Amino acid sequence: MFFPASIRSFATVATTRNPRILVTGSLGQLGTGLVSLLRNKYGAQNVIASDVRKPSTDIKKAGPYVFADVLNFQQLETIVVDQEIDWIINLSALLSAVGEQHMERALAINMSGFANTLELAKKHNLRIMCPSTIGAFGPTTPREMTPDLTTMRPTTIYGITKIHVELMGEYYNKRFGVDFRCLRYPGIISADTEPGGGTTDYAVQIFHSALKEKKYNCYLGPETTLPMMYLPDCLEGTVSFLSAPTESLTQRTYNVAAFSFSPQEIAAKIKERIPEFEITYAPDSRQKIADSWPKSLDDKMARKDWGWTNKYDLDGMVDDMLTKLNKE
Ligand SMILES: NC(=O)c1ccc[n+]([C@@H]2O[C@H](COP(=O)([O-])OP(=O)(O)OC[C@H]3O[C@@H](n4cnc5c(N)ncnc54)[C@H](O)[C@@H]3O)[C@@H](O)[C@H]2O)c1
Ligand SMILES: C[C@@H](O)[C@H](N)C(=O)O
Repeated sequence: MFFPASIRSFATVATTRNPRILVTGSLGQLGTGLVSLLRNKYGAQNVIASDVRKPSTDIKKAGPYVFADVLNFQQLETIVVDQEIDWIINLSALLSAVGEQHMERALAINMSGFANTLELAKKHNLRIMCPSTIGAFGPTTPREMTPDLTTMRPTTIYGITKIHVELMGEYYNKRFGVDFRCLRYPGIISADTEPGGGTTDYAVQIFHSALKEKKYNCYLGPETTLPMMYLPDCLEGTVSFLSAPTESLTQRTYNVAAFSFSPQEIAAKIKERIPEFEITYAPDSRQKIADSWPKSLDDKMARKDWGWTNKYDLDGMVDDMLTKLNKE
C-alpha cells in the first residue's frame, strides 16, 4: 500500500517514539536521581516528575513537574491522559520505620495508592513499575542468600504492604496482561539525597556524622548485617529493568543485590579512611525490624534474565561516598 511521505514519516515517529513516563513520589531518596537518568535516556520532556511536596527551583527547571497524590485516582488519570503517559513508576511510599509510627497512612499510600496506579495501568495500557524491598521478607524467611521465592511472612506494616504490591501486580499481569515490573531493593545508600525514614537509614547517616563529627551513635547493634546497594547501581539497574524486553522476564518480581555489611563492618571501612572516627551503639525499635530481614539476597534470576549487575562493591561505595560528601 502507498502512503504519502508525510504520513510515512508520521508512522515511523509514532511507532518509535520514546515512552512518556510519570514518576510519582519523585522527590524522595530515589526519585530525583531516577528522573534525571530517565530524562537522559528518553528526553527531559518525556519524564513527568511528581510528588505531594513543593519542588526546589532546580527541580522545577530540570523538566516537567506536577503535583500528584497517589490517593487521588482522578488527578492521576488526568495526568495520564493529558500527558499521554505510557509508563508509570510509583515510588510513593512510607518506609519501614516511619510506617510503624503512621500505620494507617502507610496502608493508604502503600496499598491504596499503589492500587490506583495499578488500575490506571490496566485501564490505559501502561507499563507499571513499583519497588518492593528486603522488608517483604520476615523472621521465618531463610536469612542467608534469600531467594526470590521463599517463606514470606513480614512483621512490619511496610513489609505487609509490599507483599501486597508484589501479589497484586503479579495478579494483574496474569489476569489482565498488565506489564507490571517490581524489584526488591536492599537498603539504598546515597550521597545527594536523604533517606525517607527506613531501618537502613543509618548507612547514610554514618557518612555524614563521620565527616562532620568523627563519631556516630548507631541505632542498630554492631553485628546487624543487612543487604545494601549504592544508589547509582540501583538507578542504572532500574532503568535497565524498565527497558528489558518482556520476553526476557521469566518472573515479575526480582531480588537485586550488591553487598552486605553490619554497622561494625561499615564503621571499620570508614575508620580505614578517617582514623579518628568512632562508633557507639544504642539499639532502638528499628533493631527488631532489622532482625526480621535477610542478611544477604540471591539475585541470580535478575542477573540471568535481564543482565542485572552492580558496579560498586563495598569499598568502591565507601570511597565514592566520602569523595562526594567531602566536596559539599
Ligand atoms: N530507599 C531505600 O533504601 C529503599 C529500599 C527498598 C525499597 N525502596 C522503595 O523505593 C521506593 C522509593 O523509596 P524512597 O527511599 O525514595 O522513599 P522516600 O520516603 O524517600 O520518598 C517517598 C516519596 O513519596 C512521596 N509521597 C508521600 N505520600 C505521597 C502521596 N500521597 N502521593 C504521592 N507521593 C507521596 C513523599 O513526599 C516522598 O517524596 C519506595 O517504594 C520504597 O519502598 C526504597
Ligand atoms: C530497606 C528499605 O525498604 C528501606 N530503606 C527501609 O529501611 O525501610
